[in-house]
Amino acid sequence: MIDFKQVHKAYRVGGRSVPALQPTDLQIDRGEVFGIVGHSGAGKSTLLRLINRLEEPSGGSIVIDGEDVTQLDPKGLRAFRRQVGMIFQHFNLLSSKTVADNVALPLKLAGELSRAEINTRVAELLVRVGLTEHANKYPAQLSGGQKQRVGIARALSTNPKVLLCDEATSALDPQTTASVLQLLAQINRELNLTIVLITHEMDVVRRVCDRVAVMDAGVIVELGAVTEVFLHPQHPTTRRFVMEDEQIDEGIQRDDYAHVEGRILRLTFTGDATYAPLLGSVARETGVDYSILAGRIDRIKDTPYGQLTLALTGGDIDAALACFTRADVHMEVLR
Ligand SMILES: Nc1ncnc2c1ncn2[C@@H]1O[C@H](COP(=O)(O)OP(=O)(O)OP(=O)(O)O)[C@@H](O)[C@H]1O
Repeated sequence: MIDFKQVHKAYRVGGRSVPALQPTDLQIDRGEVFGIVGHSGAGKSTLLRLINRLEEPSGGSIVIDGEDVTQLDPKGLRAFRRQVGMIFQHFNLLSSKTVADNVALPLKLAGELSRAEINTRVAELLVRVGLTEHANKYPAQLSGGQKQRVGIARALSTNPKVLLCDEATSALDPQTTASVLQLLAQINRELNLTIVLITHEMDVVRRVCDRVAVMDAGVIVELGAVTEVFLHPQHPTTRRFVMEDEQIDEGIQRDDYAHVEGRILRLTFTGDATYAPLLGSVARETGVDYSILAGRIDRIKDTPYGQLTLALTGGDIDAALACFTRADVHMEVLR
């Protein structure tokens, strides 16, 4: 669907070249929700804006649905941009236009539908985002979440194949964030729309994304299914993101570990294994005692998972480790 081949980008600043994206290969599949996470300056916006050519690449090719979009002339580019909707952190609505007129704007600019057809389409879109009653209000009369819903309806108006989300929930409170992410997930399911979102919050990735790329200094340092990347992060940048998300303080963690004896391990349960009463049976079978140093039960998109950090003492620890290895659980020995 979206295919980056050796795409790179450097900005020119005062005669100097500032690299923002190192040569990158990336494939995003049709119908997936693809997250790009990274700290400020990592190159997320640059990568996202290359997809609809709001930024011009310094080199490489970007093929979308079989078409090399780096080769488009201005007319081709205008037509292509109608197939790629975009929503923004600060919504970018026109304050002098009503909700309905904001949503209608791209359709009016495209000039392909009659006024009656545009009205019908706008009404459908407002139902989809739950804003029918607010059609005649102005943006200033709406909450942040409602403004973003207008942004989403506007982005969907031209029936795009791809929706780009630029920190779309960063200006919203946690509850509103959850409802906007739910709406994006529903749109993805119902329209099979490919969604690419950038964020600096792992929690956003956890809630809606299928796959995620982690960026650091213009490079994708880790890429994979969200469950894999979350539960078994490999790169130090990814590990830091996951620890931040789980609100783990490395110093406190070290202190906790120093206070306990024996082996320390982390068990990760996914799917149905999350609910299995494994610990008690292993303790009974092998005579080990365990203390729980940290624990969490949560969901990654629709997959439940549990993660426990344990200290094992007494009994037959090797036999306990063997039991965990045989069980439907991922085990990491931390000490
Ligand atoms: N228009 C520009 N001109 C010059 N340098 C730029 C421009 N846009 C971005 N950069 C630089 O490119 C690098 C990547 O920036 P980018 O905005 O893509 O990162 P980001 O991960 O999206 O960060 P943020 O979350 O802060 O938006 C940074 O060093 C930034 O300063």
